[in-house]
Amino acid sequence: MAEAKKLSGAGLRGQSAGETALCTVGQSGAGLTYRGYDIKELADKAQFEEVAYLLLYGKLPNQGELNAYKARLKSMRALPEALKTVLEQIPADAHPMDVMRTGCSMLGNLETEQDFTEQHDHIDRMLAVFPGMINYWYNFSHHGKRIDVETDANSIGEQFLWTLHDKKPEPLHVDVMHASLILYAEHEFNASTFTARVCASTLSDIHSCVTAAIGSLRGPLHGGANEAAMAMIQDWRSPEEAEAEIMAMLARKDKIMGFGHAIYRDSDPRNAIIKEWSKKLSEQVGDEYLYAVSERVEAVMWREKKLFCNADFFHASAYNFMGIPTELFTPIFVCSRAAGWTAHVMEQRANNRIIRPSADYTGPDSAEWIDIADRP
Ligand SMILES: CCC(=O)SCCNC(=O)CCNC(=O)[C@H](O)C(C)(C)COP(=O)(O)OP(=O)(O)OC[C@H]1O[C@@H](n2cnc3c(N)ncnc32)[C@H](O)[C@@H]1OP(=O)(O)O
Ligand SMILES: O=C([O-])CC(=O)C(=O)O
Repeated sequence: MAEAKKLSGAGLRGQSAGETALCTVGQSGAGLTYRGYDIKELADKAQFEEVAYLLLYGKLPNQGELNAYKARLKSMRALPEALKTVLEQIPADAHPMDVMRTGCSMLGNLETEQDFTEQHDHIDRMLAVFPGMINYWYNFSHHGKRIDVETDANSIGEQFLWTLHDKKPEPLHVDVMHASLILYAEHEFNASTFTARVCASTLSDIHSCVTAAIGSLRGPLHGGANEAAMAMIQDWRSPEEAEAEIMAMLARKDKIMGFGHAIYRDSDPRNAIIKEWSKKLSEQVGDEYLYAVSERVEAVMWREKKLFCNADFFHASAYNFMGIPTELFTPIFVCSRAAGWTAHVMEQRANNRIIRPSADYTGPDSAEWIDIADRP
């Protein structure tokens, strides 16, 4: 029989690995704050660009600063020709997160950060470019179409939908994107952010930090869970079918994607917000089962396991209702979390010591050398 998995202390759980002024997770019960502002208020009242500015520049912008910031981001959307050439080489069956990783890395080859004084310019450029970059590849590889990424979209959320569908999106969908991008923007020392900080701590460049973070976010235990949740629920046509399937998965001890959290114990404060948007979209599209299926999965998981939906679960149905292909869900997370990652990189750089923990050695005490000819 396999040895029981050692959980205590594993995964650095519960250990502080540094300081941050950017975010608190689960500190006041189930709460989440960005620089002291409650996530509920931010998701209700802010635009994503206001939140990005808050994270990256340290304060909420006034109207003039927000207008200028949005105009600056809008002016930075063009894709370099060499980046388009690379994107056009990537096959249609590539995973879009791999495209994000390659695209970010290629941008770093073309527009290399020479000095940390340039960090804000490179960060703004990545935020401006990422939505058009992934959708340029998607439209080229799937529809043979070279889209114009320099759209009239007034925000990063609108730019994502506009470049995906190659047309101006409807206002409700833009509102959902604002809320979604705000919910995903920052989350303290999660795996991908910690990856970015480890990379930054070696004094590496900003594109390397973000490329590394994209690789870390891709996994289904982290950002990839929104796609995995959609893949799980997409074929279930009624709450009853969903309940039977989930019960069978639990009996097999399968992991249920979009549930549980490393820090929150009873709920993820982002869930109620995206769930509300998912409900609105469900009504708008006349959905007959996906929202009901999602709600039943939520109820069964709580009843059976006291496991709650994390931010990813209702993102699956919300994005689906907006006609976003499942494999593009996690790249949207990148378009948002790039703000949090890079704010952490700047914070790390401002007070840096190389991150290098120790390990508890579990190997043999000493091993005797055997010449290669004598080895069994
Ligand atoms: C929004 C962005 C995010 O990254 S949120 C996380 C997205 N990931 C997922 O939704 C993947 C599914 N969830 C999980 O794998 C875990 O809950 C994650 C999020 C990785 C947290 O892991 P960890 O800190 O080890 O969880 P834990 O100590 O609370 O749980 C330990 C044991 O509880 C159970 N458990 C937990 N989650 C689930 C689940 N979703 N489905 C089924 N069982 C679950 C497991 O028994 C787990 O033990 P083990 O993982 O089998 O060793
Ligand atoms: O904090 C975590 O471990 C994962 C998470 O919810 C996030 O990165 O948004």
